[in-house]
Amino acid sequence: MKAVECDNIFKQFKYKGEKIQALNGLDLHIEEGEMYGFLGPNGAGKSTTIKILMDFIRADKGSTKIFGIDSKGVKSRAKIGFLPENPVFMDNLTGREILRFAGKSHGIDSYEINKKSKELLKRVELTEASDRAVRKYSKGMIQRIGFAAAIIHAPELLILDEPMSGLDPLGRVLFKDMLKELNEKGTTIFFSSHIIPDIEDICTKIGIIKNGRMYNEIDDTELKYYSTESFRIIYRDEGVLPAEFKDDAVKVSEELSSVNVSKSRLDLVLSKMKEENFDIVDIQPQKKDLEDLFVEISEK
Ligand SMILES: Nc1ncnc2c1ncn2[C@@H]1O[C@H](COP(=O)(O)OP(=O)(O)OP(=O)(O)O)[C@@H](O)[C@H]1O
Repeated sequence: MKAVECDNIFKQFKYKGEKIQALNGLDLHIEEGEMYGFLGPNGAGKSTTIKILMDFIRADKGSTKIFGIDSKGVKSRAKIGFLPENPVFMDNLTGREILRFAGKSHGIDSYEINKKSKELLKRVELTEASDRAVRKYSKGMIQRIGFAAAIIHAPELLILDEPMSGLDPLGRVLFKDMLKELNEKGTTIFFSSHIIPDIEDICTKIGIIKNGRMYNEIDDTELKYYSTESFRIIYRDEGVLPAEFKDDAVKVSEELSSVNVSKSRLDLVLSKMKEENFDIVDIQPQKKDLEDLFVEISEK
């Protein structure tokens, strides 16, 4: 089943008499169990898409479904956990009270809330600050308590808008680990981010949005290939390489050597090496940074 389906979404805003086409026929499909990263330049339409899925705003045209249910209906949100880009809480509440409130609003009983809160506060490293009013929390601490509140009811789909933007490097590692754990237990995760290494590290699929349309979708195997400029062929060094690439060979160990070849020459080089009975030990993609790919896409 699809966890998220957006078909041909259009959304226009009007601002000071000007029309802004935020979404322009967006299609987005996320399979159950996926960890989907939503990547796009500033103003591409990521937050608008998320707001439509959460029914904070309505699309002008198109259909949006969550687990097959129209996202305009309240029922569609029963299985969702949501963390907005800038979570806002009543600032006199403590971290623990925020979790209690979130748990109650999902119909969890007090015993379970207490148990879950204790676990989550520990996990997001807020145990010591749990009885402090959140107005005294830093941006990263707000993000952490917001994250805990978003998952207290064990949602089947977790939607996060720029979840790691206010976090320090250790906080990002913690979030990524928690996202991975949740995903391994079956939670579908959909998050937007600007931080490319974070997306690259953990996502099973990446959707790149530009000018309100899906520009490209890359799954993890494609991602490897798509961003690969060259390959490193490692072979047992027993013969003499064909003349055209023998100068590029580098000794790796006593027995092994390697040669780097561009993507376009890979097939040719491999067939020549096979012809000459080379023992090929490994072929490693030499990845081009996703950052470069993103810049390339943004500039097109
Ligand atoms: N309430 C609004 N009124 C007017 N224009 C808006 C409104 N919300 C969004 N927009 C415009 O719609 C476009 C898409 O905005 P959106 O916030 O969805 O982009 P984004 O991809 O989330 O960007 P960022 O990465 O910078 O957060 C932008 O041009 C933005 O200025």
